Amino acid sequence: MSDELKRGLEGVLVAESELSFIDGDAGKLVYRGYTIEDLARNASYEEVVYLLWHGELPTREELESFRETMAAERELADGVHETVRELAEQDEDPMAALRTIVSDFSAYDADADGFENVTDDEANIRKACRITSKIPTALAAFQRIRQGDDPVAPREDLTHAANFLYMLNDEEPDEVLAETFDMALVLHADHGLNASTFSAMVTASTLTDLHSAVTSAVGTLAGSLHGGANQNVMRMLKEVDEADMEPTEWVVKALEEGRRVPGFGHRVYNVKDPRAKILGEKSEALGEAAGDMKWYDMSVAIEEYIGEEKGLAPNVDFYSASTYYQMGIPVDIYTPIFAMSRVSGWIAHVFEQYDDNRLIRPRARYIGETEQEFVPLDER
Ligand SMILES: CC(=O)SCCNC(=O)CCNC(=O)[C@H](O)C(C)(C)COP(=O)(O)OP(=O)(O)OC[C@H]1O[C@@H](n2cnc3c(N)ncnc32)[C@H](O)[C@@H]1OP(=O)(O)O
Ligand SMILES: O=C([O-])CC(=O)C(=O)O
Repeated sequence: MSDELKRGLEGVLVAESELSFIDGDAGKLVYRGYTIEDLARNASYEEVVYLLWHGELPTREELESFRETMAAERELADGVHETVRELAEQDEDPMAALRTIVSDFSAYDADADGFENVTDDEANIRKACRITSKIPTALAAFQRIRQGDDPVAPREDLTHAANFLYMLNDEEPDEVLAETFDMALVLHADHGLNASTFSAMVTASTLTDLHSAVTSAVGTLAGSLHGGANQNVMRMLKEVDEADMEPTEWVVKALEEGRRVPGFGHRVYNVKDPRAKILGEKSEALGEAAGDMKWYDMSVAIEEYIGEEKGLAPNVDFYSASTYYQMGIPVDIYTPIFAMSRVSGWIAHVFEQYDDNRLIRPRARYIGETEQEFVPLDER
């Protein structure tokens, strides 16, 4: 047994996976052998979900049937609607709300069987379709209720991406918005053993159910060092704008105070994240279309400064922020939108875990007291 301590498990190999490959020095990301650039430009989110769960890209017929199955699962049970309404009326944080909502899905899932038969492949695919299809409906309803509007029922004729924007805004998105959002979902779908995926795997490794694994993952994604960074990026950009300061001023101050700059740095990439490149192009294109380059220009200035001063490059969260903002999406649902996409990757890794399971249980080096004499309560 090795006694070498690996803080944060950096570089530790704990599993074999066929899902995504990352070359952190070359800035390369691949899902099942396909580059992220090819998938982002040519495949829909539904195609990518199929690829992750079934191992290969679907044929046209397979995709059509998968889309129909997914779309048919968009409606929420009345009980889930009630939970969503209650959380929205309590003004719960959207990620905290999503954590509760995903857990609540299991109460109305015909295949949820307590903690029995958790590795039944066919039941798990049905649960996976339901969880993935219902998250956008619940999130859009949550957003609309808390802003004082009625929820909008899902439509089966729209894509996963377009249907979410339709339910959020009560208006069908134009082609540019639907395609941009679909591409953002593709880019966020999987990323090796990131913290939330690992958390889903640890949970699944006890042979508990898929709802528990996804609920763990939602809670893990919410933190500011992980998925929570995308909303913090936008808060930083807005603060810079409102205070009418130079974008670098905010960063200089943050670094002087020893704070992290959201959207920069990554455990695996030593160069610019390939997804940040694609999202940066989207942010720029949206700025050009609106005739307002403010958010993109501010982001580029920050990227250049941190690159020169700290040698840090943007991660996926940096340019998704200004992209979503220019699409009119409320800032505090950026992280739930990340979850809406990453759920496909979480589930794919849980399937791999179930297929070759061993309980995940590392250990800590004990550095506490060893020879204490017990003192009865009354004598302490
Ligand atoms: C989808 C995702 O989860 S992508 C990541 C999203 N998170 C963020 O954007 C939050 C900001 N980034 C960070 O905090 C980090 O880069 C992480 C958490 C992503 C990666 O952390 P780790 O791999 O553990 O790197 P670690 O924390 O050891 O940082 C290494 C060095 O870079 C510095 N550093 C890393 N990221 C940043 C940052 N964003 N701002 C300022 N300094 C940073 C650290 O201070 C540290 O410097 P030091 O060695 O002088 O102390
Ligand atoms: O991989 C990671 O550590 C963080 C993550 O989820 C991503 O970059 O998409």
